[in-house]
Amino acid sequence: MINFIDISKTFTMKKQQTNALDHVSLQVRAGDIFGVIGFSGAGKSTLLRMVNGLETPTGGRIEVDGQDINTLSFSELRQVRKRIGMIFQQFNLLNSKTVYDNIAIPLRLNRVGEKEIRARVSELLEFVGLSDKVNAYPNQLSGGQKQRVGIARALATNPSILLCDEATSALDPETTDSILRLLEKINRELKITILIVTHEIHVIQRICNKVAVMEHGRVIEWGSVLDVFSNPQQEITKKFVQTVIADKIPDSIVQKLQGDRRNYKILRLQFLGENVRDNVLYRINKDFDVETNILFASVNELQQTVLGIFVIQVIGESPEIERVMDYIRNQQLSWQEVMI
Ligand SMILES: Nc1ncnc2c1ncn2[C@@H]1O[C@H](COP(=O)(O)OP(=O)(O)OP(=O)(O)O)[C@@H](O)[C@H]1O
Repeated sequence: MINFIDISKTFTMKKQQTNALDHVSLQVRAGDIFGVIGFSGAGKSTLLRMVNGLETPTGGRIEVDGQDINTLSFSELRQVRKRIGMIFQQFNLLNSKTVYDNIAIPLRLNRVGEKEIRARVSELLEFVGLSDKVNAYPNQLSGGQKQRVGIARALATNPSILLCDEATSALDPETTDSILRLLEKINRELKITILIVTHEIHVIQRICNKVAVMEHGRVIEWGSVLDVFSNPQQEITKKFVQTVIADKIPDSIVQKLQGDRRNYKILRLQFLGENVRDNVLYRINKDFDVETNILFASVNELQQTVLGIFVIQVIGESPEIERVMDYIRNQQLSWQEVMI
């Protein structure tokens, strides 16, 4: 649906060049809620703005539904933009216009008749849960309500793609959650593909099915949220993921272990969904002559799949611990020995 093919973008300001994007290739499929995460300056907004032609690449090309965005005439680009809505961190509403007029803007630009506009605005306000605010002005609304107006305006022309540029970064956690639920509803009920850029990993964890991690203008890792979160490869991805999926042994326990003179190994076991049929921890205790001690455990839900992480201390004679490790190797789970 959206195909970024080897995209580069260099900005030149006062003879100084910034490589905002460096050979980025990504595919967003119809139905995805695709999240792009990275620190400030990674190039996320520049990438997003390529989709509706607000930025043009200095190298590579971008296709939306098979059409190369940068070869379109002005009127063709206008047609494509009708199919792409966009929402922003600072909402970008016109403060001198009412909620009704803000939502009507794209419809008026497309010369829709006033009667049809009235029906469409009322339908959109009902969808975003703001029917009672039709005559309010933006400065009479909370941040979450302003973003709902921004969303209604973005949906006015019945787009098939919604671009979200840090859409929840200015909101408190509870309001963020309600906006994320609304975005999920938009994806599910209106079948709209969503591309989100954010620096907040919980936004990705909460609603995305795909994720790309950006650093210094490059995509350093991308794939399904389940794959990337359960097995992050790059250091920066690990850092992001660790903030929502804790897997570190607490310091106080590490200190205690350092004083433990018994023979032991520490193993990190990761269970994903229904993959593991054996009750592994039970079997280790029952079938082997070792003692186990759970040092740390966390259970997280990702994409309706459960990801469980257990860090265990296995205490016993070395050959018996080796037998435990052989047993674990034969299970469908990812594991590793942890050194402290
Ligand atoms: N119009 C512009 N002119 C010059 N440099 C720009 C322009 N837009 C972006 N940049 C530079 O390109 C780089 C990437 O910026 P971009 O806004 O895409 O990053 P980002 O990951 O979205 O960060 P943030 O979350 O802070 O917006 C930055 O170094 C930025 O200063």
